[in-house]
Amino acid sequence: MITFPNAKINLGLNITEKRPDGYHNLETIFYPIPLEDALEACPRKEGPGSYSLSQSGLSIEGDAENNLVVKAYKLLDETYHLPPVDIYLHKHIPSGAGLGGGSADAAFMLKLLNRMYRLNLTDDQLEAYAARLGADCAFFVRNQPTYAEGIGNIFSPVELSLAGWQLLLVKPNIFVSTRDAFARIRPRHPERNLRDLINQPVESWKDSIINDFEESVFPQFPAIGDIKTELYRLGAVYASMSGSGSSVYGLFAPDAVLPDVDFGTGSQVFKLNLK
Ligand SMILES: C[C@](O)(CO)[C@H](O)COP(=O)(O)OP(=O)(O)OC[C@H]1O[C@@H](n2ccc(N)nc2=O)[C@H](O)[C@@H]1O
Ligand SMILES: Nc1ncnc2c1ncn2[C@@H]1O[C@H](COP(=O)(O)OP(=O)(O)OP(=O)(O)O)[C@@H](O)[C@H]1O
Repeated sequence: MITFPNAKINLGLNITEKRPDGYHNLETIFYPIPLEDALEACPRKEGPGSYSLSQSGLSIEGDAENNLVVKAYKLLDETYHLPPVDIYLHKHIPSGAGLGGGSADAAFMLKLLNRMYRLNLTDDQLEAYAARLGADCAFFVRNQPTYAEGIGNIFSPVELSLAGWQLLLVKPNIFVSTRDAFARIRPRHPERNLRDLINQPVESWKDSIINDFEESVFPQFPAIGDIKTELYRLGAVYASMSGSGSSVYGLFAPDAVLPDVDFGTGSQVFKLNLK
């Protein structure tokens, strides 16, 4: 069985407080984007162990047992004693980009195993499993535009469609550690709620919706801030870093002609049509 885990962007991100457990409460809107990995699981034919993982495409740091798709398999295997599987992961979503690629793989693996072995888990149950694998994994279970609070795991749906809008997404050759990015933030509550701001026209977002990580990440990596400036110069209606970086996106109007751009060696540029 094959599935195509997609990335997300954050539309606005307010880090509101540090919690006693070291994590941070935040407010953000997750929006799914059509940038995808490919993930396949097949009944295991031969060989030792209960799983194998074959990877292609972009390389991922760490051993197979630390891959989130394997962690997802092991998590369900604890309760459901699943048959052995061969897993194939083709990585296309850049890591360390704030695009949630690892989280998407984890959630899609749970959904795939649920279908493949007819576990009959509900979306609520899948979300509870996903939340154990990473702060924003659970979003990818329903994979709909979502307002998230808590550590990024308490959800309410938002009435928001960017269908037809175009996304120019840039991943510079810079790795931002999510943990370090959080450690550099001074949390604060925003004056206006993101849920209200997002209902205003996209044209107003430039002056009202911010990603708090930009304040700490741009001074550390000025090249990331320069990309945002350039996207506005090229005509983006709204531009922002996604998550804790390092990717930056520009939203362009449906009728805009996206320019061909190059942000230097090792950087990647994606042109996507939002749904
Ligand atoms: C910044 C976002 O991309 C926004 O969408 C996400 O909140 C990050 O989620 P994620 O990559 O799934 O994060 P995790 O892998 O669970 O956590 C990485 C590290 O970030 C810090 N962390 C993460 C989420 C959170 N709400 N508060 C935190 O302080 C913790 O130090 C944690 O050890
Ligand atoms: N299947 C996977 N795909 C990508 N990374 C994985 C995977 N499994 C484990 N990881 C580990 O997770 C780390 C973060 O990967 P991810 O793709 O979620 O990036 P991110 O940009 O930090 O996303 P986020 O928006 O959640 O901050 C990687 O550096 C890698 O070591």
